[in-house]
Amino acid sequence: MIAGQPIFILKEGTKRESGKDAMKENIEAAIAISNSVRSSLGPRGMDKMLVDSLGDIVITNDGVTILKEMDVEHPAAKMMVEVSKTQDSFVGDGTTTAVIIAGGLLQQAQGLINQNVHPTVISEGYRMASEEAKRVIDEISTKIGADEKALLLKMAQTSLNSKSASVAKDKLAEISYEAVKSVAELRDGKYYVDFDNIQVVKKQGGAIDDTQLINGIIVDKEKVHPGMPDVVKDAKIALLDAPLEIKKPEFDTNLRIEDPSMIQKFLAQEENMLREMVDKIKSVGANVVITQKGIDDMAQHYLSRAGIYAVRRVKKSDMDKLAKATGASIVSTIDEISSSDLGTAERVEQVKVGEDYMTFVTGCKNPKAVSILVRGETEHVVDEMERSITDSLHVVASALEDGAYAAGGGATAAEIAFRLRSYAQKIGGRQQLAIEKFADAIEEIPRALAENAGLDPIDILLKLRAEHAKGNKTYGINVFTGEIEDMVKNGVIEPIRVGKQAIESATEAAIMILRIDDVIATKSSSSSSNPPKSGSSSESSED
Ligand SMILES: Nc1ncnc2c1ncn2[C@@H]1O[C@H](COP(=O)(O)OP(=O)(O)O)[C@@H](O)[C@H]1O
Ligand SMILES: [Mg+2]
Repeated sequence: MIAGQPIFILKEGTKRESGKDAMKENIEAAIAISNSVRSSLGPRGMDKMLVDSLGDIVITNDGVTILKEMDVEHPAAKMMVEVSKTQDSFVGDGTTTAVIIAGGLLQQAQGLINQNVHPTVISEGYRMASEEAKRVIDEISTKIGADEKALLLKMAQTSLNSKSASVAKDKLAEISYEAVKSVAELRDGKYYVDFDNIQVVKKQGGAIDDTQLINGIIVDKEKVHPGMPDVVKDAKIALLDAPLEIKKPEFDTNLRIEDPSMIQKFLAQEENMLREMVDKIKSVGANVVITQKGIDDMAQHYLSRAGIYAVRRVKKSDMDKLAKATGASIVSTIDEISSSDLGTAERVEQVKVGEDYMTFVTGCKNPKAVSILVRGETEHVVDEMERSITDSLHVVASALEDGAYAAGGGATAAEIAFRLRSYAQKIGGRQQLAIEKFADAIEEIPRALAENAGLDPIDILLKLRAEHAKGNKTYGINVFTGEIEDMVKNGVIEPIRVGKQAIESATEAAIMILRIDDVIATKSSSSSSNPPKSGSSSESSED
C-alpha cells in the first residue's frame, strides 16, 4: 500500500459502520421494534392507534398490522417487521409473540457480546436451542382430531381473547370453526384448508354480534330494478364480463335526421338490440345475471319483465369467486352464451344489511365456498374485527392441519425455558451460555403477559418456574387473577404451529442480525445512478 495515499472504494457520502458499533446499532433498532408491540400482547394488552401521513387511522392490537403501518426505516428494524410478516403468512397468529421473542434473543445476545462471547458462538447456541425448543413443543403437545369441536373452539377463543372482538368471542369462534370445517379437505389422511374459499366481507353498521356465516358468496350489490324478484330459488346464473348496453361512440358524433320518424326508428333499433341481448340470456335458461359491466335502463326493464334477477358492476375478484362457487363460466360475448356456461345455486336473494342491500348467493354447486359477513358499529371496529376473525380462522385451520395443540398463557414458553436450562448444562461448552440466554429470551412471553396484566413479572416468573420444576407442564398465567394455573383446564390452548413458527422465525432473524458486522449504506440521493443503467439496458434490448 502506498503510504499516505487514501484509496476510495466507496462513493462519497456512503455511511459505513463496522464491528461492534454496527451490531449494537442493529440490535438496538430491533429491540426498539420489539418493545413497540410488547404492550399489546395478550388479553390484557393494549391497542395501538396508528395515524398515517394522510391522517387515516388504524386502531389495532394485531402485531403484524402495527408493524406494517409503522413504516420503519432502519434495515434491522425492517427485518423484525419481516419476522411478523412471515409469522402472519405461515400461521396467521402469534405475530406479536414472534417479534417479542426475536427482541428477547437480541437483548440477551447483546449482554453476551459485551462479555466478549463471539456472535458466531451465540448463533450456534441459539440454533441448537431453537431446535430443542421445537422438539419440546412437539413432545408436550396433545393430539387433536377434526371432530373435537370443543377444543377447536377453545383455540379460536384463545386467539380472539386478546382482541377487542373478544366481547363476541363465543359466536366468532363458532363462525370460524364452521367456516374452516366446511372448506377443509381431507387429502391422504391430512386436512388442508384453502383460504380462497372463505370470503370475509365487511359491512359497517350493526353490532359485532350480528356477524354471520353465509353458506355461499356475498356480493355487495343490490338488484338493479325494483321489479325484479327478491328471491330466486333454483338459480341458473349467467356471469358476464360484458355490458348490457349499446356501445356509445368514443368521440362526439352528430347525427343529422331529416325525418322525425327516423328518431323513432333509431331508438327502436337500440331497444331491439337490448331486447335481443336479454332474450338471448333468457333463451339459455338463466334467471340470474351478474355482470362486471353496466346494465342499461332499458335492459333492466326487459330483464325485470323476464323475471330475471340482475346485478351490475361487480368486482372482478367477486366474479372469480362466483365462478368457482357456482360452476359458471364468465362469458364476455353475450351472443355466444350457452346453457353450459350457467352456474347454479339453490338461492339468490337480496338481503337488507344495515342501510344497504346485498346479494347472497347460497347453496352453491360447490359447497366449499363460505362467506363471513363482518359487522361492527364503525369502520375501525369492522376493520379490527376482520383482522381478528382472520386470525381465528387461521388458528382453527392450523389446528386441523397440525392435529396437535399446546398450552398458552405462557405455559409452553415456561416449559421450554425450564427444559432448555437443563439441556444447556448437558451441552456445556461454549454454547451453554447462549442456550441459557435463549431460555431467558423465551421467558419474555410470560413476562410480557404479566406486565400487561399489571402483575409483578418477577414474582410471576418465580412462581411459574416453581410449578414447571414440579412437573406442571401446562401451568401458565391467569392474567385476570394473577394465579398460576393449568392453562389446558382454563381452555387457553394454541395450535403448535403458532409457537414453533414464532421460535423459528425469531431465531432466524436474530441470527441474521447477529451475523452483520458491517453496514454500508449509500446515500439515498446517489441511488439515482440506477435509472441510467436500466435505461441503457432497455435501449440495447430494443435493437
Ligand atoms: N385467557 C388467557 N389467559 C392467559 N393468556 C392468554 C389468554 N388468552 C390468550 N392468551 C395469550 O395471549 C398471547 C397472544 O396474544 P396476542 O395479543 O394475540 O399476540 P399474538 O399477536 O402473538 O397472537 C398468547 O401467548 C396466548 O397464549
Ligand atoms: Mg393472537
